[in-house]
Amino acid sequence: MSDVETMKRQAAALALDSVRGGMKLGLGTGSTAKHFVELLAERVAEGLEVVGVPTSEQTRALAEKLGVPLGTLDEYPALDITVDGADEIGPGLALVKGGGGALLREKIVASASREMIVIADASKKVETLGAFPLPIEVVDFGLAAIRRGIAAAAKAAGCHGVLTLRRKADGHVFVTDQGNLILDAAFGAIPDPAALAALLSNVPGVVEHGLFINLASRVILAGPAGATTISRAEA
Ligand SMILES: O=C(CO)[C@H](O)[C@H](O)COP(=O)(O)O
Repeated sequence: MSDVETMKRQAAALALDSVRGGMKLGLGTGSTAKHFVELLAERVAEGLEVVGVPTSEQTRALAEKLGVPLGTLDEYPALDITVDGADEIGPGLALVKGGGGALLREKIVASASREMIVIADASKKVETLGAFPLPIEVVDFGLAAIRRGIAAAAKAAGCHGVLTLRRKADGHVFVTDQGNLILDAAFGAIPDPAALAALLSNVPGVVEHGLFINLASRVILAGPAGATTISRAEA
């Protein structure tokens, strides 16, 4: 395993320490969340009783394969903990998420959870959000008008940048688990993430965006010297 994968697994292992029998867990998406699902599955095999609610079809398939009992948010609308990765972690534990295209379900599941624990390698911690292009999930109608709406909202929040329609490696347009499209917004820097989040949410055609404000309660960051936990109160 590479150094960075070892760090991600270490963060995932620490998050597992917060899991207790009987909990209902949101299961995140991405390479770091995958480590958590794998470690959780080991504990389930040893007798830990939990129910997981996956944030993507990809995570559902992994958890099913590994024998983690699954449920839906309709069955369990109030979850104990969601454990998920992030693309960037900024001041106040504001996040950019959606690099894996699962931001909509990830935000719904995190919002339904008493606690969201973010697990990441230390490279994800930044002073200012925005170097990672912000994923914005949009409907498949009126894309040119939606782009204009996003650009106007971004400008009002002091952000400028190219919006790129996400495509898969084979060139086909990327379609989310909810059947929507993703525009990746290369803003470079987001001076006021909360303001941008509010403005983007008001653009007709925007289903969701990857700014997670006041959702993460703790971040477990693993670096070469070990892992540290940062709570929102101290971030
Ligand atoms: O938001 C996400 C998926 O939509 C992921 O959590 C994010 O992209 C981080 O992924 P990784 O752990 O592979 O770096």
